[in-house]
Amino acid sequence: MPEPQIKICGLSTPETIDAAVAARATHIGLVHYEPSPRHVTLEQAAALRARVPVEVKVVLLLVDTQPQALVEAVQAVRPDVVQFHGREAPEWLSLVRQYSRGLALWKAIGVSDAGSLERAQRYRDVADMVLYDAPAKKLPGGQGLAFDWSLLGGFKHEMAWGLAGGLGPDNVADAIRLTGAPLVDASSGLESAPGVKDLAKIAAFCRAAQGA
Ligand SMILES: O=C(O)c1ccccc1NCC(=O)[C@H](O)[C@H](O)COP(=O)(O)O
Repeated sequence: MPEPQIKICGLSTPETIDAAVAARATHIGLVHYEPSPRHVTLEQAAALRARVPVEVKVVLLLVDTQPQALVEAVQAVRPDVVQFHGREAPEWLSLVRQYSRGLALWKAIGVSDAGSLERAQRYRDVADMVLYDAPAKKLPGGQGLAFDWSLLGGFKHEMAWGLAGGLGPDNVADAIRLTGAPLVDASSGLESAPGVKDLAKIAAFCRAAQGA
């Protein structure tokens, strides 16, 4: 199996960006969502984005953003990918797609049962990837909660997908072996306190995923 892609999400300092790049993460996530402890302003996101080498992709996380705010965010940060992490409908992504050539679009899906995976396929023609995550509770993402990975067993994916939710250095290798995930994503499992990433945990997570 090829090495999985690795997204380290919710980075907010130059040091943590550098640690993720040094550990060979393939994607870096910047959360622009005020209620999150990982929220970065557009100004901060643009400065962090400028630090990321071209071979590492920058993913900007947005939640149920209005059209004008979306345009402003994309113009300010110039991400490679926008990850929609709210209740955005396929029709909304389809509209965004028409006006955003060259920008990849991901949709996060909260998985509560097998039906969640079936419903996710509605994004097949409008998103470049779906990211399966635990269902939203207090926050839409970054909750440190895993869903039942066995739901992915034998599922016929019609589109590119990734696995998120409660992953960390100690369980990511098992998660990859059990689900065959081509991309793994972690945030709160790599923190010493909410919103404070731990450099050693970033490195350990990447090593464990690369060795799975
Ligand atoms: O990380 C956040 O605070 C966040 C807030 C609002 C929407 C999305 C958010 N994160 C999205 C991610 O892609 C996380 O990496 C993903 O939900 C997994 O988080 P975790 O379970 O903490 O590893």
